[in-house]
Amino acid sequence: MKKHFKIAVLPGDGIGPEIIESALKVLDVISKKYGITFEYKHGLVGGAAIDETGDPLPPETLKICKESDAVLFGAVGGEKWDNLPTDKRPEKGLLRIRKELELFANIRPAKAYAPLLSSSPLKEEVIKGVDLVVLRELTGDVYFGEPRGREVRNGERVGYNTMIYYEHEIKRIAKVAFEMARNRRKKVTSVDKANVLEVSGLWREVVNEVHADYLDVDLEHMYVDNCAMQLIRRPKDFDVIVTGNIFGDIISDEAGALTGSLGMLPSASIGERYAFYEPIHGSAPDIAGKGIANPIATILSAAMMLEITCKLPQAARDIEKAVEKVLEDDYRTADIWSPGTKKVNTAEMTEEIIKRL
Ligand SMILES: NC(=O)C1=CN([C@@H]2O[C@H](COP(=O)(O)OP(=O)(O)OC[C@H]3O[C@@H](n4cnc5c(N)ncnc54)[C@H](O)[C@@H]3O)[C@@H](O)[C@H]2O)C=CC1
Ligand SMILES: CC(C)CC(=O)C(=O)O
Ligand SMILES: [Mg+2]
Repeated sequence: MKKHFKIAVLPGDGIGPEIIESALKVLDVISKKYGITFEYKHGLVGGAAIDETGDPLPPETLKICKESDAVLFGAVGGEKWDNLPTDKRPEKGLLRIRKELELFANIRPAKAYAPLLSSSPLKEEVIKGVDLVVLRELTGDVYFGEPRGREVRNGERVGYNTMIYYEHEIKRIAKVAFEMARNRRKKVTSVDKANVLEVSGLWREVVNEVHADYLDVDLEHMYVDNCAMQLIRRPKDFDVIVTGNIFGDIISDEAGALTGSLGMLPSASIGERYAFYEPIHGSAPDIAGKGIANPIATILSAAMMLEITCKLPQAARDIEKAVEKVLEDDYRTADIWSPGTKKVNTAEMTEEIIKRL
């Protein structure tokens, strides 16, 4: 069994470096406990890379990623770079990595943690037991479609993007969804906007065709606007939600509300050759530099890395259990704090998790 792993570490901007530091501390403990070693190579990405090199994804960073067993990523973006054209912004660095590494399947699990139920703005009976996965297609859709641009037409400014999916892109993500559902509660909800979009019409057709090989799994189709509402109304009815890049981006942030905070949601992005692990949230400029960010999403992303890349499911379970225990013991970062619980900062939360590993 492989015992040594090369990990590309890309902290990025805002809270990125703070939460990545937490994940690395947790991985240190796991490495000793399970007798495995990690060789970290740090790379510049996003705004930090723009400031240093003028490019949000310098060739050296991409090289480090391609030579690694996995990539651990923080977040990118911030006000400082907000006025740059979209093609030169920090976020473009992330989109380019996803495309370059062909990370087409973005797995975003959302779970309601029992100790956070009573402080949720959502009703306890609605969210208790929520356990779903948003499976977001990550390398197609309107984020990448051509043509795209800004120009002047008939004397006024226009901006446009192209929402496009190829059949093979829909097929491969649909297969992942059905395979995943087979190991869960055997239900797939495919989310689209087939009542108005051509691209969604094709999406629905292809998902139905792939389903023919997975008739043991229930398939339902849902329009994205309805899904946004049902996700809050009856989230327990969802198991695997498969959808395109932009709908998945939005729906998965909404799923964050079910878990208590965006700071609780991890993700893994998988392709044929590479694997990439990142929290679903962004660089949180409003709290960056204060040391108060919730590190749990990134620590749980590292747990996904241990399970998927390092084939150490037990180590992943250890981390998940430590997180649950910390919450049971009432430790909370500011985003999930409620009266009567103990408010801790990023470093303290990390230490409390480590104590329980
Ligand atoms: N994967 C990435 O690198 C992503 C980058 N972005 C970028 O991040 C920047 C900020 O975007 P926003 O729309 O504000 O989204 P965001 O996800 O950074 O923040 C939204 C809200 O959630 C809070 N939050 C997020 N993560 C948290 C954590 N770990 N602990 C506690 N609170 C947390 C923030 O403080 C903020 O109030 C933008 O430049 C955006 O483009 C946004 C989403 C994903
Ligand atoms: C750069 C954005 C597409 C990042 C984002 O919002 C996400 O991946 O969830
Ligand atoms: Mg997003």
